[in-house]
Amino acid sequence: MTHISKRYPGCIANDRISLAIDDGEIHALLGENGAGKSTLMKILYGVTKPDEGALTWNGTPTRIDSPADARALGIGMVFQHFSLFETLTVRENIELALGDQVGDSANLAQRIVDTSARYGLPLDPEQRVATLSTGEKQRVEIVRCLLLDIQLLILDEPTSVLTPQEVERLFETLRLLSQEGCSILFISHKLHEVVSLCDKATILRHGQVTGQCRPQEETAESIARMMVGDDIPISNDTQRATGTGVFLDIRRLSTKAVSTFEVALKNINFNVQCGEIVGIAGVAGNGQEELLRALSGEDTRSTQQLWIDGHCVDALSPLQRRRLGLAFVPEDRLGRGAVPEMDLNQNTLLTSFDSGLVRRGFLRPGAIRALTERIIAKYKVKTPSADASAASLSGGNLQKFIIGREVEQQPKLLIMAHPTWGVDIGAQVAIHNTIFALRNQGCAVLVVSEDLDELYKICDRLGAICDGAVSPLRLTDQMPLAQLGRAMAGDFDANEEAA
Ligand SMILES: Nc1ncnc2c1ncn2[C@@H]1O[C@H](COP(=O)(O)OP(=O)(O)OP(=O)(O)O)[C@@H](O)[C@H]1O
Repeated sequence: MTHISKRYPGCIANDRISLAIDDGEIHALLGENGAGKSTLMKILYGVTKPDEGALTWNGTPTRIDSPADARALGIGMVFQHFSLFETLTVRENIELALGDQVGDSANLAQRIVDTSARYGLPLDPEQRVATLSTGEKQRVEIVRCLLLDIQLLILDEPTSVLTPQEVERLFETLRLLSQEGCSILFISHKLHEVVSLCDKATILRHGQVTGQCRPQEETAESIARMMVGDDIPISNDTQRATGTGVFLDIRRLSTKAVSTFEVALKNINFNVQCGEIVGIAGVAGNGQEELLRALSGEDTRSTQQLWIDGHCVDALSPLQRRRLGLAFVPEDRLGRGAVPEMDLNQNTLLTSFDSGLVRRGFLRPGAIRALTERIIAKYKVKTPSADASAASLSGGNLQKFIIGREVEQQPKLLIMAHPTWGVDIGAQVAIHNTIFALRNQGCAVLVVSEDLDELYKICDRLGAICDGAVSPLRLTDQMPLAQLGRAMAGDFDANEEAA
């Protein structure tokens, strides 16, 4: 890629970027949120058209006008958010996505079995996607690329949805692919993974290339410095605290699964106290979504099981729960955390209208804008203005905006799913410090996440969710990683002894 530029209203996402990848090279693309990584990858995969610049593929000047063009050349991409139909089987999904490019469809099932076995990504072609774990869904996306005699595989933050074991398995596959001559372009915010996997790294900042390095000759810290400069602290201290009284009390919470895609919650009992951070670990799809919906008030089927500040809230709507001091950062930032086509002012209003933004039934545009601009400045959300649509923000910047909007309401109970998912290292520290500050003011914080590093760093007590049941919680410093791992697999016995 030579001198690639892409402008959006109010920003230059890619500013004369040049990037070369050799055969079989595992190349990391690094940079803070909004640096332009996804835009560059979308240009390479034919999703977005560049304003300027040239592309050379195997020595020949090339144009890529669509993902089908990219696939025909041998470029595959695994996006952060999977594009699979849950009700279809693995084979049907692959057939649908590849269209004419699928080749001989009569023996597709056998080719899926062969390819997945060869790369250590076992899959049953006739299994319905809805019954797969997140790691297995990712396998479908990768195998779909590998069926097409791929020469370059692009992965956008592939490990944020995987367990540590799945990450290791994915890396083995990627190393094997690289030995066979397939190049890999890897976007990640997890620098220790980059150090362990990648041959080369290119660092972007404000849409430009600001450096290149060989990660194996660097440390996670030195790469972080290249990304964020010297002005931002890149490590923060872990500060543990003890709660001062129960604020959220979950008593024997059980729900029935209404569809085969849901997990029933099974007799969940734990509390979150004022002035502490409780973490719930777990592999995606073990009831996290169902638990979060029951807590937020989107699902009000339970009875006499949820108590906030001494009030039974089972019958209360999300708004009524918010009025008791709840703030909520959901898992899905585009759709539930924010409305993509609304601008940031409107998205602020969605959950903050009780913060003086409405008077006698009339909106106060000046107050709404002032609060939105305060969130943008304080949480360093990179956007041209408060009038930008939520959809135009990069993933990490939208996450910062949503967290800022919720935290600025000064909640008494903050429930967050994956607080720093896709957030760059500088912003991670800022978000963690914000959570610590809220906790130190007495807020009860519940974090549901798959990121174990993060949970160990910020939580005062920890437990795990498996198949709709939550293990007894333990003080973080008394919960060895192996034990948390066992609890994530449903073995709660060791935790029980201590509880
Ligand atoms: N469709 C769009 N319309 C307007 N602006 C956009 C659009 N897509 C991206 N941008 C802007 O381009 C810049 C680069 O965004 P991009 O998504 O490439 O960043 P990124 O490095 O991938 O960030 P992250 O790590 O948060 O995913 C951001 O400022 C973003 O707001």
